[in-house]
Amino acid sequence: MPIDCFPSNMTIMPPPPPPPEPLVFDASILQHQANLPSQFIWPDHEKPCLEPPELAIPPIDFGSFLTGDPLAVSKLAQQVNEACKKHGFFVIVNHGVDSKLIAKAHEGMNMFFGKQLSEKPVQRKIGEQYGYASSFTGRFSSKLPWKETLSFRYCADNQSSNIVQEYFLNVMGEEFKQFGKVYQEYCEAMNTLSLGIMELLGVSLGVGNEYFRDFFEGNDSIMRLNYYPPCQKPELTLGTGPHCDPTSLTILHQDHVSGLQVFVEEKWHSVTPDPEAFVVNIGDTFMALSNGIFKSCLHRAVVNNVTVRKSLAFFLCPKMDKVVKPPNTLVDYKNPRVYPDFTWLALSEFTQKHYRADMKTLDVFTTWLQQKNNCGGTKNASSC
Ligand SMILES: C=C1C[C@]23C[C@H]1CC[C@H]2[C@]1(C)CCC[C@@](C)(C(=O)O)[C@H]1[C@@H]3C(=O)O
Ligand SMILES: O=C(O)CCC(=O)C(=O)O
Ligand SMILES: [Fe+2]
Repeated sequence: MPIDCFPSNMTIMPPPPPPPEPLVFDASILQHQANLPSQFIWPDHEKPCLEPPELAIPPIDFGSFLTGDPLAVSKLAQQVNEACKKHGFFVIVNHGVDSKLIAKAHEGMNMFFGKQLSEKPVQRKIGEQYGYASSFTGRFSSKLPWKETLSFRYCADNQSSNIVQEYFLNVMGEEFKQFGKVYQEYCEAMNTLSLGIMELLGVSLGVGNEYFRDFFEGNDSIMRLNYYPPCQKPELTLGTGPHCDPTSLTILHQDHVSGLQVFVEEKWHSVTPDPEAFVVNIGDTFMALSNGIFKSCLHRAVVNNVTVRKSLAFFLCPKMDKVVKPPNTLVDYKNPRVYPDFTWLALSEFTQKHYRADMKTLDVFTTWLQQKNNCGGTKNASSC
C-alpha cells in the first residue's frame, strides 16, 4: 500500500527490535572481567554478606547407625530430629562412601568443566531437567547464577541399572564413557546412603525404619555437578541463589573451597568444608512428607575471586507418579495437614516450567495447585 494512503493520524510504528542475543556465559572469559554483565548482579538485599559467621555443628557419626546398635541409633535419631526440626540440615561422617570414588567424581568435574565452551554439549532446553547449562542464560533473564552445571538422571529400579553410564555414552559421546562409569558408581553409593538416611529419618519421626525407605526404594533422582568459576566481583553475584531444594533429600559434597551458606537464626552462616563429610539437607518434598515437622533448609552458594569451587549434589526424588502425603501417624487434630497431596512430577514441572525455585516454592506451588483444582484442572490457573 503506497505510504500516502495511510491516514495522516496513523503513526507507523518502527519494526520491533530483534530479541537480545542470550548472554553466553563463557567462564574462561567472564572470570577475568572486572565488570560483570548486569544480569549477574543480584539485588542489594540478596548480595552475599562479607565474612559470614561459620556454623560449627557437630557432625553425625553415621557409622554408628550402620552398626545397628539400638542405643546408638536412638541417640542419632534424636540428634537428627533436633537438626531437622530447627534448620533442616545436618552433616554426616563415617558415611561408608569410598573417598577415592569422591575424588574421582571431583576429578571428572575438572576435566569436563575445564573444556572450552565449544567442546561442551549443547545447553539444556527450557523445561528439561537434565543436561549441561552455563548460568541458565537461556532460562532466566536476571539474577543469573555464576555457575555451570551438568545434571543427569539416576533411577534406582532394576530396568535402569546403567542409566547414568548410558547417558554419558549415548547423549554426551564416546569420550565421556569413563566419566559415565564414575558417576554411575557415585550415584549408586548415593542411593545406598540416601536409603540409610531415610531409615534414620523414619526412626527420628517415630514411623519406623522401613516407611520412608520403602517410599524411596524405586527413586527417580537427579545428580547435579556444580562448577563455580572464580569471579572478579564475588560480592555482587551468587553461585546459587537463596532457595530450598524442591526435592526430598540432598546429599552434598563440597570440595575444600567454602561457599555453601545456610540461613539459621535469622542470618547466613558459612558451612565449613570437610572433604570427609556430606552435608545432608531436607527438601520441600520431604517437608511435606513429614507434615511440616522437618523443615526444608534455606541455603545458597557464594563464589570467590581466587579459585574454582565445585560441589556434587545428589537430589533424592520419589518416582514421578508417587503421591506425596505424610504417614497417618504424623497427622492428628493437633497436627492437621499442612500441604495437600501432590506428585513429585507436578512439583518438578512447576519448578521447570512455571516458577524459579526459591525459599517459598512449596507455598507458591500449593496455592497454584489449589487454584488449578478450583478451575477444574484447566491448563492455566489464571484463566478462570
Ligand atoms: C529440582 C531441582 C531444581 C533445581 C535443581 C533441583 C534441586 C534444586 C533446584 C535449584 C538448584 C534451586 C535454586 C534455583 C535453581 C534454578 C538453580 O540455581 O539451579 C534450581 C534447580 C533448577 O531448577 O534447575
Ligand atoms: O554448591 C553448593 O554448595 C550448593 C548447591 C545447591 O544448593 C544446589 O545445587 O541445590
Ligand atoms: Fe540446593
